[in-house]
Amino acid sequence: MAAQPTIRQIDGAPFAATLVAAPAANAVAFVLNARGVRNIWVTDSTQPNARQVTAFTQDDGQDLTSLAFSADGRTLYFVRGGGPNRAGETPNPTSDPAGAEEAIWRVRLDGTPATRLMEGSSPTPSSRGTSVAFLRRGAIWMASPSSGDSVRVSQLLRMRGSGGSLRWSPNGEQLAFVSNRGTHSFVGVYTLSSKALRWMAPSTDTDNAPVWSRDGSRLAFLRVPYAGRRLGFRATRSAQPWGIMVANAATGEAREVFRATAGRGSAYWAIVADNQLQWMAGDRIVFPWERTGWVHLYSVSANGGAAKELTPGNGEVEFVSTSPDGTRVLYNTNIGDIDRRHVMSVVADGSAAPVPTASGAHIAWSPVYSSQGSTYALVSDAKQPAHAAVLQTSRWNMLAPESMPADFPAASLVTPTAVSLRAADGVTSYGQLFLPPNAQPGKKYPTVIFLHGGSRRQMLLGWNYGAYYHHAYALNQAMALRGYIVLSLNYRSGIGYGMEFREALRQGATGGSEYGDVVAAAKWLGARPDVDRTRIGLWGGSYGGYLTAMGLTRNPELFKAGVDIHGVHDWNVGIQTFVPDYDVHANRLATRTAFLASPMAQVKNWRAPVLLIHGDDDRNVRFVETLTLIQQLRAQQVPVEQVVFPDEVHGFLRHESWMRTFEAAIDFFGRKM
Ligand SMILES: CSCC[C@H](NC=O)C(=O)N[C@@H](C)C(=O)O
Repeated sequence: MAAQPTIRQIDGAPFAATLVAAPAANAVAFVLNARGVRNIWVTDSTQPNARQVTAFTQDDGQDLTSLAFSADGRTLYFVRGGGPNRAGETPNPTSDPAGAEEAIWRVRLDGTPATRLMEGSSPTPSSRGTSVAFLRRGAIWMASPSSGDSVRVSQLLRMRGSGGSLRWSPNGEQLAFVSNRGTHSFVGVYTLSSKALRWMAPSTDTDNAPVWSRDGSRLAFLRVPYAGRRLGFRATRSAQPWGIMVANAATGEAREVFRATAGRGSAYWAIVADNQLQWMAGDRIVFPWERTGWVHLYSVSANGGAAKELTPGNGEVEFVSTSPDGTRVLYNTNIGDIDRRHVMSVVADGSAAPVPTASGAHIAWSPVYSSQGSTYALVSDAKQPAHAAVLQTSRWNMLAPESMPADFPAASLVTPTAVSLRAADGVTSYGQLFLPPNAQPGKKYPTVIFLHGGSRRQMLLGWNYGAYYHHAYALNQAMALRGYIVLSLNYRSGIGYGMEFREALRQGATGGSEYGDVVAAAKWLGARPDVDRTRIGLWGGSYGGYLTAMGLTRNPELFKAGVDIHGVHDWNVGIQTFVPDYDVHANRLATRTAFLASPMAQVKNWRAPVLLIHGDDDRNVRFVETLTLIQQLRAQQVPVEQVVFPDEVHGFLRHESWMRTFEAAIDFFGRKM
């Protein structure tokens, strides 16, 4: 009998992310994270096969992000390292005594080594010439690289607020940006020659997502009406409708060319794209809108008028990019295949129906056109993790096949199937069921329910496009190969199934209604002949840790053990992490509702053994959430085990952190289930 694949083998394939196309030279770049060693790979017109262009060698937890090509496509800028936490500390999960930094690097595609340029983030190369605008602690700076390795940097302008969304005008003479003031934000335009700053029709609202017209004379941006402080982790089904403004860049005068209607879609829901708005050929603006209850793309004239729906159907549009000539939009969607993602394209004026790219049981995202019109994307399926691919004769062909480890056990992995189930309140939830290979008829299997985090996430019928859930899929595979039935539950408040599912009533801190789907899943599983209902466990991270803890406090009769990774245990603490001035006394009913929807409200019921795992530099769910829970469980003599990662953040940056987490979880379930 073949040796059972280890979790290190199953989770040992590189994870591809951050696919970007250059404005010239037919160049495309992406990041491969190979067991924590992150490097940039490139393909271009000089060498069509992908090649690694950086030479990092350690699982050091220093992420590579914000890839941006120079105008000529011959130089790539990127950020190495993460941003500061509220204490100003940058992620240093190896506890490197020398510390860590967030810095902008440069690599030329001529084979010379990558070099560190300066501290900063959001490198934004000019659309002309060699200047690079960037951010440093919220301020806007400019770098003027020389032909050598030196670079001259200077702060471009001094202004209040925190800068973001840097956008060069097509002629490279102006820089648009967003100035975030906390309760509102403005769109500004800085002219390099005159050193003049002009605000675009400033208002009390939140203006963001600026995009230049193709002739550089105007700017479009989103205007979201002020709606008071948003506490998060609750449903938002409608709002004061958002709109699209078009401003004259020279005068700053602007007018509204589109406004969402009241009700469905009046609250803005973002796509994943370099710009939320796409200024296309023919002076049309493409934008996302949830008018039908699904996130679809629409097109409107920059002069106003009726919006035209481009992507009809029951499903969401998620990743969006455009063709260099501005005539086509490239996007991915789950329309027609709700638990996967496929790449489509559509003409910006809506004069023709969307066109598919490749068919098959795959998951594709981050699609881009190269400057010469080839189509690239990141692709996975049930057995093959995220990899960069090029579209050739309607098939996705891997760009860096040599990066796959020889011991990756693709053939041994199981293929999950889609399931759905109904909660006591009638709400349908969804999931993927993993059955052990060669399951024996009549045998009852131990079972675990995986609960994703977010909660605006969706687990799919294959390796996930998010790094966190790429790892989670690996553990689900490992558990199935070890003889567990695994249900990966897409509970309400997640994405992919429409606005009302995502904005489920009484979710999170307003009632924890999504927990009803966890109970329904346990009962659905318990009714299966192949499930040992006395051996059902829970595991999940963050929001999934929250639901794991809810199960172990609310229904100790249903669940035998749990693995809770950096879970939320008191919503009032969880909210305060994101809203530092959240006042628990401001609305006592809301505070009490939030507490009653938290595991800590019924922690006295907790009996089952639990493994708690947390990094102490967690910026999303504070370490204290686990400290408080452990203190209480010890007082109740509940069997609690722990794994702590000094200086690790929320989404573990080190591969070794994931491996130690998963090895501990497999061992824990093996002993407790
Ligand atoms: C107070 S709940 C925070 C949960 C957290 N959301 C955002 O940070 C979370 O679930 N994080 C990861 C796992 C995610 O966003 O998927």
